[in-house]
Amino acid sequence: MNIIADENMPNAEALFSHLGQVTLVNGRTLTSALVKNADVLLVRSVTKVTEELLAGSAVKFVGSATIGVDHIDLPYLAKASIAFTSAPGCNAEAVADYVFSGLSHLYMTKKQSWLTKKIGIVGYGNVGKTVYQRFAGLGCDVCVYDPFKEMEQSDPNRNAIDDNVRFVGLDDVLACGVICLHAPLTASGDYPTQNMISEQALALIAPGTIIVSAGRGGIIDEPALIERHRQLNGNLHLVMDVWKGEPSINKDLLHIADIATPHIAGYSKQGREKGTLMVYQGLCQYLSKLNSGLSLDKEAVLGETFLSKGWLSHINIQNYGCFEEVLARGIQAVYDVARDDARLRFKYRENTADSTFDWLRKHYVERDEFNTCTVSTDDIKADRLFEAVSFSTDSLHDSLVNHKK
Ligand SMILES: NC(=O)C1=CN([C@@H]2O[C@H](COP(=O)(O)OP(=O)(O)OC[C@H]3O[C@@H](n4cnc5c(N)ncnc54)[C@H](O)[C@@H]3O)[C@@H](O)[C@H]2O)C=CC1
Ligand SMILES: O=C(O)C(=O)[C@H](O)COP(=O)(O)O
Repeated sequence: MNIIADENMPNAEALFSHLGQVTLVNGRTLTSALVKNADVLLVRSVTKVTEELLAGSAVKFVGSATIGVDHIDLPYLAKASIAFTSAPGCNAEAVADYVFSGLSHLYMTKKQSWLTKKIGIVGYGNVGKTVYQRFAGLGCDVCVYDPFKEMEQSDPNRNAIDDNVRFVGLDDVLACGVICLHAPLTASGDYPTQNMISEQALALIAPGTIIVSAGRGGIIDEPALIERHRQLNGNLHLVMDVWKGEPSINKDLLHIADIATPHIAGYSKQGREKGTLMVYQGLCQYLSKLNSGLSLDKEAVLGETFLSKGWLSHINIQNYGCFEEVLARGIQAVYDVARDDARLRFKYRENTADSTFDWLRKHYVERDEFNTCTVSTDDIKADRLFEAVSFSTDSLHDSLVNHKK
């Protein structure tokens, strides 16, 4: 079996090579000639998987080690009877970590307090829900705009998706002090997201608002965002991970963003590993259905061994400042988004070519998820805050041990 895999899929060779011959390629520049003789194609978000790429090839299975699938022509795959799997939720924790690192950065560098602001989330999928639960766990006032999930919730024939989540209209989210964007990029349907954060929408945003954009570039009208920033005399804080037209990025927007990163919100070490692993498990299931003699249990166990532990297993936090600062210091010890911002700005000073964006992603300095680390504080309330953003704590550990006794 010939397997073509994106070179940026961690562990691809180690996991897949017992199933066939693995060839690693640059996903951005993949051509139909390269995939012609492949049976399996494994991609990331930079490869447009279309009829043009696959027609006439031997490909029978496509796997994308990503949450988003806007780069995949799903109707074509169905029409061509090509099996498909993606990795829903693989990096939801990573994106949530990114959001809280961005907010911590704004608190520490600009004294932008967010803990007491109203929080609005667009999109209540795997990412939006994870982010929501963290804010709710911190005691924040959170609301959500997701018309599809809201419809599901009010459908009497389906189970309510969450008892406490508060769905509101987009305008209500836009009036919040912190706005987190976690919707997919869609161009059609009842609620397309392309340019959803339009000039009209941006007019509803109040001075001092923080926007975290970690869904897809293209959801925000970037020129309108720059104009709104100007109208508010710069009193609009932007944490920008995704950009319209990647790998090209809008240099004017880069200039005004508080944090600018090259689409790496999902790039925790564990999130990327889980992406490969989920695709691997999807391929094993597909092959086992074809009666290839694969034992699913054995393959699943093999896969689990590929998930890394974190580098920092334990940190002690002195309880000096206010809780927002204590939380920020713990978060920044594990992942300070400012390092990714600094790297991007430094590289763009050297070279503004589009290839810089992909270089930064390919050479990403790995980071661990908060959930790989235990925090010690001397305050039970501080412990609860760290637990809300997914750290383990000594008191959580003690209560688990006592529970088992
Ligand atoms: N920056 C990064 O590194 C990453 C970005 N992403 C992006 O984040 C998106 C969300 O991820 P998940 O939550 O895992 O996806 P998901 O598919 O689990 O959830 C997406 C949610 O968005 C909702 N939605 C769709 N159209 C909407 C609209 N017009 N307004 C409001 N909500 C709408 C859907 O109903 C769904 O609940 C992905 O599609 C992907 O594009 C995902 C992972 C990493
Ligand atoms: O999972 C998604 O969706 C993402 O946005 C990924 O983090 C994107 O990573 P690449 O596939 O572009 O490496």
